Amino acid sequence: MASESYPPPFRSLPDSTQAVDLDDQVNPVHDMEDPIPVVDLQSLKLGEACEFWGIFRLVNHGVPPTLLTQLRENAKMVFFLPFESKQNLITSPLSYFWGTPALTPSGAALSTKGSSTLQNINWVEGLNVPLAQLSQFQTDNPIIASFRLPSHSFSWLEDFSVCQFAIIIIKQHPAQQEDDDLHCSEKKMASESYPPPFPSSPDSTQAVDLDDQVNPVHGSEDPIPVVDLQSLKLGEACEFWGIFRLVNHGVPPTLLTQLREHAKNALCPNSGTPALTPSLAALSTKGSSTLQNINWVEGLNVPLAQLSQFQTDNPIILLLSGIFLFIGCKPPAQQEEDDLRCSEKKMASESYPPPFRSLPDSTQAVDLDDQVNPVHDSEDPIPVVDLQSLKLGEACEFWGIFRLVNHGVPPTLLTQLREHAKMVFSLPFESKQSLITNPLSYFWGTPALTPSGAALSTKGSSTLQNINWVEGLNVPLAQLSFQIDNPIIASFSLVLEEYGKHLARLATTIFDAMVINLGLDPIESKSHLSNSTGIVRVYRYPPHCSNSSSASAWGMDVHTDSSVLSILNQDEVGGLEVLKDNEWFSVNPIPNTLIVNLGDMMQAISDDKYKSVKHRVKVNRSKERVSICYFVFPGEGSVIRSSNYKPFTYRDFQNEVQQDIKSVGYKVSKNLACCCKLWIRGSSLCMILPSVSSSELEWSSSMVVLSSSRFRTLLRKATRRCEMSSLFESESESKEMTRSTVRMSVSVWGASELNCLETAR
Ligand SMILES: O=C(O)CCC(=O)C(=O)O
Ligand SMILES: [Fe+2]
Repeated sequence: MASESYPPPFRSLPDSTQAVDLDDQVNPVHDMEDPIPVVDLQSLKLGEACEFWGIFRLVNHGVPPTLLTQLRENAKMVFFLPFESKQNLITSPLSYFWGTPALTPSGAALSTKGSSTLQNINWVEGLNVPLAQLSQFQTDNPIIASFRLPSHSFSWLEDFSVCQFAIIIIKQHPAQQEDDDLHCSEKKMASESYPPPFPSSPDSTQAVDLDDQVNPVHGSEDPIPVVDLQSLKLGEACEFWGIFRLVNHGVPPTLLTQLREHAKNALCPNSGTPALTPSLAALSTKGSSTLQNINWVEGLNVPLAQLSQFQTDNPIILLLSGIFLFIGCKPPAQQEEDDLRCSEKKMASESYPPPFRSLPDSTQAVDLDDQVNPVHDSEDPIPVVDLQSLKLGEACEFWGIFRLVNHGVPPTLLTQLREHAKMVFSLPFESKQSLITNPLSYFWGTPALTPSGAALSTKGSSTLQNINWVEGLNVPLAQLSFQIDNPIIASFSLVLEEYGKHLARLATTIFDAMVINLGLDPIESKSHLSNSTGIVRVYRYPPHCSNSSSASAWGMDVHTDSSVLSILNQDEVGGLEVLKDNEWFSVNPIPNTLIVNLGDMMQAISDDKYKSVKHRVKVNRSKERVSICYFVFPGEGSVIRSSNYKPFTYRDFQNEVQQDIKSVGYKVSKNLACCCKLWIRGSSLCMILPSVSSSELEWSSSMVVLSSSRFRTLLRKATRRCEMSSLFESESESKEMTRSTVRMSVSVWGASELNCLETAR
């Protein structure tokens, strides 16, 4: 499979055990240690390296390590495309070449000489990227597009996207060659961000650290006492040292790194140090006129308590202040608590909505549901779809869900977004309620939202009955450019905005493929998916387990999505389950894959050929789970026409769903069309549901009797697009209606619904 992406002559991979590298025997290569001279961009002593080697290893270059890795990862993704795709997709001003690295000025490979044999070709393929023309480059291919702009982690640099960043770095080459004095130009660039007295730093080779000779410093090993926050044995360290290294502190490593990286960006070359407000005033550069008596340092002062009032338009500072604000929000009271473990749990749980805070001991938990409805989770059964080939017919018809690979969303963006979400969720509950305001909204206990994004009701919030074990943010992407005051939320929304762009691209690509697959009219179908309707819901499912004394809780009850498409980015905890052929399957977390599930609108658009998959989320007993779901809908006013449904708009549908939720408490499913027999017995309507599966509700073929008003409500909901009028006509005509058959859909939403029905034999 991997080799399909190679140019044809490269595909016959010789057996490496038999390979003999003749060249190595003739010209032995030294590779024991690294002999390449090292040049520090800050001191730029490169004379020797240039004279004697012509090559050097550059350190302290200021290009963020994540950018270096990301660029290589993205490159791997591009190279992994099928050979033919690379030839077709990588077009002017970019060019794709292989077999020879020599290029004509236009970027085309000189010739792939010897491509018919393996003689004389270089074992290489490549892309030529003239940076100055990059902005003209148009591509519909998402992988190539994201390679062109692997900018997510730097999106907060806004007018300073990574592609420009890369250009700046790489463009230094011609400048260097033209410039006689390399030292000068580069040093100048690096030092422009320093306070004026710093650039004229003395040549470090001549520097003698006198102080080191007078007061030698022990540096060979680490003598600093280590204190574990869990045991807090700190007496000795405090008495004899007054300093210690804290371990097990619970501050996520990614936060520590992220903060340092953002700090570098706020202070680094090129970004400049933007003007700061008084609350973040730079320390005074005393003695700035001479080099005497100043400390060789610059810094930011951040009074955490005042940070929430801080306003800035600069995205770098915004992101940095968001992280500081997050740190400042952490309750500091741990040491006072008797039981540290308990206090940690308490601290973590203070961010949960109150009913979620009593964390039952997971060891005693028995998952009753698992015993009743076994879930297949031994291997991953979910069909896999590659965005490059998009063979999705079968997955959409039989599953209504698939795992998307080769999607082109940078893995770091997927992770970063979840990490950022965790930061937001770990704010105190009250802060989330007050800080997350229009256009964003915060909800918990129920994922059902009104059009404004507010949770419909936190039904049952006084008890643990019937609430979903979830809290979330609703993010209407089109409104994200609105001013968001709080820096934590604002910096999160910057990352979300970048993510939203990627997901809109994916949704369009997938939808277009579906339209072709279904043989639908591409022009008419265009309005059935509108990226401007995209919303993101960010969820956190606190840990929970059902035991004998508490009701079992779902992270999210069984449901279908109302969207056209939903695309899920889940963390490593897992819990999503999908129903197929009346059996539940776990959707295992597999890093860097996205889960695409089809919603009700897609089912209607496809005239029931594709499935709006039923799914639910199980909460984990000991770990909280974070997932991020992107939903996209038909455009405003777009009418969906198909033979199984009377024409309707998404707004019509949404109104009905809202009504269902208000009157029945849940969305009434429309997607199980089946034949149903019904008659009246006494004052009740009876019906036989021959084709409803046993595992869904175990009422297959059973006779369900319910009061006629209740039945009417359900039936009206279920049959609104079918033969509702004829049904009710015949009902009023004859109380003796016997075994008339109607076409209807049946709602199957789990035990809570069954409770409203009386089952009779
Ligand atoms: O969190 C998940 O895994 C699924 C969320 C979901 O089903 C939804 O938002 O509709
Ligand atoms: Fe869903």
